[in-house]
Amino acid sequence: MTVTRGLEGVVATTSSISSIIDDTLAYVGYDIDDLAVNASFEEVIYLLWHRKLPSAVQLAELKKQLAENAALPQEVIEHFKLFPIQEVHPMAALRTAVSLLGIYDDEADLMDADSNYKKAIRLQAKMPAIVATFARIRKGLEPIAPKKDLSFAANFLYMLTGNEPEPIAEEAINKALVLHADHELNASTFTARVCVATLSDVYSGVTAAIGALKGPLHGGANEAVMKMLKEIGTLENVEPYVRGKLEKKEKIMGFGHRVYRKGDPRAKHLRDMSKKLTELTGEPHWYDMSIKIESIVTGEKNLPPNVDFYSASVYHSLGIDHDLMTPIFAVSRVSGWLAHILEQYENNRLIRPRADYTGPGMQKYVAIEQRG
Ligand SMILES: CC(=O)SCCNC(=O)CCNC(=O)[C@H](O)C(C)(C)COP(=O)(O)OP(=O)(O)OC[C@H]1O[C@@H](n2cnc3c(N)ncnc32)[C@H](O)[C@@H]1OP(=O)(O)O
Ligand SMILES: O=C([O-])CC(=O)C(=O)O
Repeated sequence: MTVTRGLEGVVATTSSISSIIDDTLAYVGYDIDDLAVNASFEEVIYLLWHRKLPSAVQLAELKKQLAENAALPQEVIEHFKLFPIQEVHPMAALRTAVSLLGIYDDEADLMDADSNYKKAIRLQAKMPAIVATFARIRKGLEPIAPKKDLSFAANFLYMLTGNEPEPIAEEAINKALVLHADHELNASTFTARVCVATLSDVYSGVTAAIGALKGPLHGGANEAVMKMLKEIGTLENVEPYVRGKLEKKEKIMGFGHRVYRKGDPRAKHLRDMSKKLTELTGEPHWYDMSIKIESIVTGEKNLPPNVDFYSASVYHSLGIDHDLMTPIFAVSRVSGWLAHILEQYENNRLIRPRADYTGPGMQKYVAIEQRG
């Protein structure tokens, strides 16, 4: 048996959702650079789920369905009040809340395509409310119901803060959601597909995916980047901090990627946004420090920044709590998870690879009183 550690380079499925070819990312053939500048997140959801951009009527219908399904069931809100809310990480709360939504959805186990699509709408629609409601309850604030006339991005910020966002904040969140929506067979998407390939339900697939995204080698890296920026503290500290870490062979969060070699095409959009927003908030040092970190890590290790690196200073500049950064990633990536889950159901086969056994050879059972 040949083992490929971490399944690097292994092609495990066909998919018509997103592609990474020669360091170019495309959703259904649309270059991410094009979508980042022009598309709304709602259009991207439609694109990933239907493999085509929506007409005006189709987009209006999707927005209506998302708006109608955006509020959380009261039962889920009540559960938040039972959590040890000051200690729990929002990713753990999100994972649990999605699982709870499955419990309160009496169609959770219906497996026909129409029911699964409707569940995808319900789940996508509710993700911002989960994150915002959790964030408010832990601050002792009342949850805010979504508004039907706001965009997906604006509604999220509205439910989080209680204020309709400035256009620049809405634009930044929309762009971040577009950039994070899908990424071929990344770890969390693969997890979702493995889960539902047993013909388990949509909620189980997304719950499993959230668990995979939470780790710092994957979606958890954006929060870890902000922690590092705070630890470094000043521009002068960047050089000794980063070189010290590299000498000790420690990883610099937000750098490197399993697939991209020359660079992550999403990073430049987030870099530009970071520059703009940190200047606006009067905290340009976060951007300046990030640029300096990038120049050292790229120079020393030839490792370019990934999507998580500049998203940290972008979200910080929008006043978002640092531990909500990975949940925002999930609010976006759930669109990709759901697209892959629906695609998996369409042409399903159980995903079950093999392991090359490295333990002891065959042994005889020894009664407990005779064991050394
Ligand atoms: C949305 C996303 O999931 S994007 C990724 C987010 N994760 C991070 O930013 C965490 C930091 N980055 C990493 O840990 C890695 O680059 C990963 C997990 C993203 C990709 O990992 P892999 O393809 O498995 O590469 P692997 O971890 O084996 O690293 C290969 C080599 O590059 C080095 N390397 C990789 N990433 C980094 C990094 N961020 N900082 C320093 N060195 C690094 C490793 O130490 C290793 O060096 P070695 O060959 O001398 O031992
Ligand atoms: O694809 C990966 O390995 C990680 C990921 O999700 C991304 O970069 O968006």
